[in-house]
Amino acid sequence: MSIDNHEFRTDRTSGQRWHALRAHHQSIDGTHLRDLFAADPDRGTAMAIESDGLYLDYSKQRVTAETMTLLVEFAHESGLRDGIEAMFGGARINTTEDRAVLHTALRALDADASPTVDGHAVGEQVDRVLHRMSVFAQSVRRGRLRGATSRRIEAVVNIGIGGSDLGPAMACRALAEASTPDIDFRFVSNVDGADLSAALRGLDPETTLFIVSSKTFTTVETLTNAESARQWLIDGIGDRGAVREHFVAVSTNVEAARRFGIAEENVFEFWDWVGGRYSVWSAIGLSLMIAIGSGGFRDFLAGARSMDTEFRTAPFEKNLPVLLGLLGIWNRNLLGAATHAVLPYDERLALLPAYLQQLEMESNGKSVGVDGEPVAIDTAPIVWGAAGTNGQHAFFQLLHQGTTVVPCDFIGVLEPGHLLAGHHDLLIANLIAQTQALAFGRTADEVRAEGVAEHQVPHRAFPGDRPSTTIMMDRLDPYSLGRLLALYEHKVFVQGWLWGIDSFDQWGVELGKVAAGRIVDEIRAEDRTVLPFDSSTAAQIGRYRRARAAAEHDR
Ligand SMILES: O=P(O)(O)OC[C@H]1O[C@](O)(CO)[C@@H](O)[C@@H]1O
Repeated sequence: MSIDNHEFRTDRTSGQRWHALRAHHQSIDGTHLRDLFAADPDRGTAMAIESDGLYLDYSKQRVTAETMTLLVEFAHESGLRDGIEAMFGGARINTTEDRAVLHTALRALDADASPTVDGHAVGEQVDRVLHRMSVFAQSVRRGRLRGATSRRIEAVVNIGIGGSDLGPAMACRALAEASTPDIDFRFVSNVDGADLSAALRGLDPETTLFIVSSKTFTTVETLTNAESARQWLIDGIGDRGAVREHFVAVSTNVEAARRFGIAEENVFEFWDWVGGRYSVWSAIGLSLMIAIGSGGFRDFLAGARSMDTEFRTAPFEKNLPVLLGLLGIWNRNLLGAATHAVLPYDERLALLPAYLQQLEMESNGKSVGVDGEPVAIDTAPIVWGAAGTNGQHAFFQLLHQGTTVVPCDFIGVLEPGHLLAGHHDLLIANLIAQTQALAFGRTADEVRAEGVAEHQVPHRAFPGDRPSTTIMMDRLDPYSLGRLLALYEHKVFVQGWLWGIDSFDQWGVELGKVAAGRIVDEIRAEDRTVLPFDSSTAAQIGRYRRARAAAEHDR
């Protein structure tokens, strides 16, 4: 599918709608959320949308009905509808890598209707791998897959980093209740040996299965951890057959996995039209499938698929991902918010902020548009966050009274994931209370009326007018998690499209990788004395080398 080049132009801010939005912003600037709620008693329900188990309340954003109309018109003017169709249709919208972007095909149902890439029907490839994954996951769950000493698998260790770790790690934690209790799931990502050591602690090599997950199979952290895991296995049960029986790989680079020693029939494939941070739906989700079963995994895909359909078909004013994306644009580009907090009020979603950090910042942390020109307006904010209520006792002080306004997404789940009485009422009450306190604050007069000493009044007043969106899920199960993640994926798409950037490359990670390769060579080249680096880098390398030599000498 080809797409009109003008859709790819960087600067979407030269159009009429952008000018209208700016003028509108000036006209409502200074209108406090208190005033907006006072002006419309129904605002709390009028600016909320419910769809298939997800409730999105954006009434505590600093927007009016007119703001939303203008934002939607801006999206139309910018060709967002065509952009969405281009992605689903398999156009090579990842222009800097000349790739299609088809993570949505990983969860599509009708293989016959799926796009083709380079002459291959995407749906057929997806179905084939899904089937292989299901058979494998089943054999691990049922105890049919045996290790080299014929014992059943009791622990699965996923070795991967970035998108090859964050998705399955986050989802396995979120869905732990629905997971098989017979298998211990662990995730290793950091090249710091402490990570692998901790993950292996207490495990028995005879009953451990490693999944080496790497799209490229060249990522140094993953390969280093995989080599050390292999050594641990061989030290534990000897060489014969160990790697073959205890290692599988997930990769687009089958040949490299084979060179590592993983049998070709133990390599689960995916494709370069799946971005790393969009890959949890692919074989990268193998650990998740083993945890929740192939039925659970298919529910997870079905949840994402339902969000895909909504994204593609719902009018923009009622379209959850479009609304979330547009609110982000409003906060970032009109209100000037440089950061965005994600605050899941559910321990099961504790890893969601880290997952979304990669999704949003690696996708949209760009300053050059698809046309190669510098972008005209700011792109992705810094995304950060932590599970509530812990954050309330750490960084919420700044959210309420700091000089920086931080728009927040509060995410809650109506149904608790445990049976302990009383906790959930408190948790949800805290979530709602925080959104209320951020929006409305407390005026100096209100503080005074409570008899607070005058010198404390300015310290105990809260400005309010701090925007937040609340996303309330009916429950947290594979289907609803799929919906939630796809919601954020498409939000990122909306924003990337409107900013005119390529959301699907990540060139910004390359320079540091190359530099690390040179520095590690230098650190290990003991005989070389002239370091070809700047004085700071050279001094640090020298210092580390001396410490390393001293430690070796002491041993
Ligand atoms: O799956 P791979 O190829 O090992 O890459 C891991 C991660 O590294 C990156 O390429 C860059 O950090 C991510 O986009 C990716 O998810």
